[in-house]
Amino acid sequence: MSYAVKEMFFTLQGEGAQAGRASVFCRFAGCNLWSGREQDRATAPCNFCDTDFVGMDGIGGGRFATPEALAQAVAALWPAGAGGKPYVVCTGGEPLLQLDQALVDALHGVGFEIAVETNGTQLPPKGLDWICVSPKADTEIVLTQGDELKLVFPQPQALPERFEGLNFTHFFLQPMDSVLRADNTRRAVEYCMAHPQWRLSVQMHKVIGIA
Ligand SMILES: C[S@@+](CC[C@H](N)C(=O)[O-])C[C@H]1O[C@@H](n2cnc3c(N)ncnc32)[C@H](O)[C@@H]1O
Ligand SMILES: Nc1nc2[nH]cc(C(=O)O)c2c(=O)[nH]1
Ligand code: SF4
Ligand SMILES: [Mg+2]
Repeated sequence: MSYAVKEMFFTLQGEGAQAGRASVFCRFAGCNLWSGREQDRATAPCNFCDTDFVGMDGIGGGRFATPEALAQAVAALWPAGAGGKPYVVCTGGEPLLQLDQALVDALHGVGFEIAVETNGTQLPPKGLDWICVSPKADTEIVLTQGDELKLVFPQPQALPERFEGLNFTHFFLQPMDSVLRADNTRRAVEYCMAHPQWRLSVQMHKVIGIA
C-alpha cells in the first residue's frame, strides 16, 4: 500500500519520557477521531487537537508508493555521521491507520528505532520500539499496553483513574493546550503531586519554540 504523509521533519521529541531526544517526525495524514476540519471539531470524538494533519502539503510531505521509499525519506533526515540510535516518531493524525508491518520492517531495515504516538483505538503491527497511547474521552482504547500512557488533561469524561491500572511503564498527564493552558497546567501539577504514579509532560517544543 502507499502512505499519505502530511509532513516530515527533524527535531527533538517534546513530550513524555523521551522528551529531549533527537527524532525524525513522520506525521501521517488523516485521523479516525476528527476530520481535521474546523466545522467538524465541536462534534468530533476528539475536539482539542493541536495539529494540522490534513493533506500532504507540509514540509517533507507527500505520497510514498512503497515502504522502502518512505523509509529512505525518513533516513535522509537523520544527520550524516551523527552518533546515537536513529529514532523516528510516527504520529499524525492517527499513524496506526497506515503504519503496517512492511513499513516497520523497512524502517528497521534503515537502522531506526520506531516510536508511535497513537490514540489507542487501533492495534499496532509487531515490533514497535516505543508505544505512546493517548486516550480520548468517548472512545474505547483497544491498545491497553505499551511504554507510556500520556493523557491530555483535563478531560472530564476520561479521568486518570480509568487508566492507572493499565500495563504501561510510564504515566503522564499533559496539560491541554487551549486558552486555558495555564489553568490546565496548574491542575495537572496538583494532580501529579497528589497521585505520584503520574508525572507531568510539558510540551517542551512549544515552550522553547521548535517544531
Ligand atoms: C496530534 S496527536 C497525534 C497522534 C495520535 N492521533 C494521538 O492522539 O495520540 C499527538 C499528541 O498530541 C496530543 N495533543 C493533541 N492535542 C493536544 C492539545 N491541545 N494539548 C495537549 N496535547 C495535545 C495528543 O493527545 C497526542 O499525545
Ligand atoms: N517536538 C515535537 N514533539 C512532539 N511530540 C509529539 C508530537 C506530535 O505532534 O505527535 C510532537 C511535535 O509535533 N513536536
Ligand atoms: S486523535 Fe490525535 S490526531 Fe486525531 S484529532 Fe485527536 S489528537 Fe488529533
Ligand atoms: Mg504536536
